[in-house]
Parts: sequence; structure tokens; C-alpha cells
Amino acid sequence: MSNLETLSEHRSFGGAVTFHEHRSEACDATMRFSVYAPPQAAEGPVPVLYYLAGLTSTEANFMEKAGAQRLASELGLMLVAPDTSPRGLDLPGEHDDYDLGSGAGFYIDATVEPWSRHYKTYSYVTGELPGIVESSFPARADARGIFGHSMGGHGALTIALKNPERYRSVSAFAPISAPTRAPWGKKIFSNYLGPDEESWREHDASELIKSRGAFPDGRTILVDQGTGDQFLEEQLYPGVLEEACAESGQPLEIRRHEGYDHGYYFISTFVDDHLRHHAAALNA
Ligand SMILES: N[C@@H](CCC(=O)N[C@@H](CSC=O)C(=O)NCC(=O)O)C(=O)O
Repeated sequence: MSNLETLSEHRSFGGAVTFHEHRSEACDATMRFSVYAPPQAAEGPVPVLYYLAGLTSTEANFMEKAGAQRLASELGLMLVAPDTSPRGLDLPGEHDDYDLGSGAGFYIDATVEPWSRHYKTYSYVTGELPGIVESSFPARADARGIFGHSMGGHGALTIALKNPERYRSVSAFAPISAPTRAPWGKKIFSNYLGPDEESWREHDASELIKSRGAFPDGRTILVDQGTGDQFLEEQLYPGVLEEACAESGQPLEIRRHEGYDHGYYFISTFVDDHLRHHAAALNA
């Protein structure tokens, strides 16, 4: 990819973490992402696990805080973490709130001005980014998994549900499981998609599971949730996801962990289980 710039490179567990920037066609703006290439990638293409981060994050949070590289190196998994919104813009109100605009792309394609020209992060994550990764790194196109945290958990679930053939495995940490009911989701959807709440349902994992049914291949969704999560009651709705899965026959392994909060101390505690969950599907 001619406009892909490598900003930095760091040896890690026999492989390397690299940070990249490029002009995104989908977003008509600068986008950044990070990659962990395990040592096995030196020998040939490896499975790729995409991680979608939460509100206020960048392409760096997961690579710096989750501690996933040690096991990814053993399992031969490439990790790719995109930024959470386009950068280098100055749209009206874009930098005013932590939960709208920069750092809050929400992994959807905005349809309403001023967001609709640049906030196309669904198209970016599902189309442009895998295209770049698979043409610029030793990444298998037939072995993609996706996981994420909070806003990124919502992104991973909805993207996998809409593209079961493109992503063979899915999991989430403390996902926003029913964003049409959550203040974060309502704020984003009303700004990016407009007031027609019917159009929001396509971007709600629990609604998608009810309307589309279970994954055709019988795969299990893995979800970890801390009971000490400060956003649990108001924003996350894991019980709604559980009900939707039960109603649709969708296998769900939801694990509630006493006292864990919403942050990366929680994620780093359980990240190995997620990597193993994905490796089992991607290497099958
Ligand atoms: N403004 C608050 C909330 C920000 C916050 O907690 N962000 C989470 C994701 S929340 C849902 O998507 C996060 O992952 N932050 C980055 C991190 O490294 O922890 C605040 O700033 O406290």
C-alpha cells in the first residue's frame, strides 16, 4: 500500500509491534493502526485477530496495556488494533465530548452531516483495513477473528454478526451489548444516523441476534464482564445479550468476574482466554 507509513517498530516476544498511519479512502482522512506480528509471520502468512478499542482509546491502548503479545507469539497470531476514529479533522463539535467524534467512531458508517463524509469506521474496519493488512503483512485472508472492549465489544459483535463468513471467531470484554438502550449508543446513533430509531437497530448486537438468528456455523460468543464495572448498569446490558442469545439458540459463554472494573487491569487478566478462544477457531 503506497501511502502506508510506519511510525515506529518495537521488538516484542520474538516478533514486532509496529505503528502505522495512512490516508484512508473510506474515511477520507488519516487513520492509524498497530500490528503485532508474531515470530511465525517470518515463515509465512498467519491468522489475524482484530481488536477494537473503547471510547477515548487509540491504536496504542491495547498494544501497550493488554499484555497480549506473549501468548500471541506462542500461538502464532497476528494482532491488529485500529484507532477509534479518523484523525486530523476539525468537524464542528468533534473534540468537545469524550463520547462523540474523535475517539468515538463506534464502528458504524455515519449517514448524517457533519459526520457522514469521514466517520465511516464500519467500512474502514471491515473492508479497507483488512485489505491493507493482507497486502502489506503476512496475514491470512481466510483466518480472521475479531474482539473488542466496550464500544469495541459492540463493534466486534455487530461486525461478526453481519459478516460471519469474513470473521471466523468473535469475543468481547464488557461490550455495549444493547446500544439502542444505552446513553452512549443513543448519543452516537442520534448524531451519526439521525432520529429514526428503526435505523439504529442494525447496529445493536442484541437486536441483530434476535432478527438474524444464531451464527450459521454454531460458534460460541465469548464475553467477559466485571461485576465492579462502573458502566455496567447504565451502559452495557449483558443480560439483554444473554436473553437474545437464549431466544435465538446462539451459544454464549458469558463469564462474570467478581469485583473487576471496566479497565485494562480487567482485560489483561482475561486476554489469554480470548486469544485461545480465537486461536482454536482460526487454526481449525
Ligand atoms: N471519560 C471517561 C470514560 C472513558 C473510558 O473509560 N474509556 C474506556 C472505554 S469505555 C467504552 O467504550 C477505555 O477503554 N479507555 C481507555 C483506557 O486505556 O482505559 C474517562 O476518561 O474516564
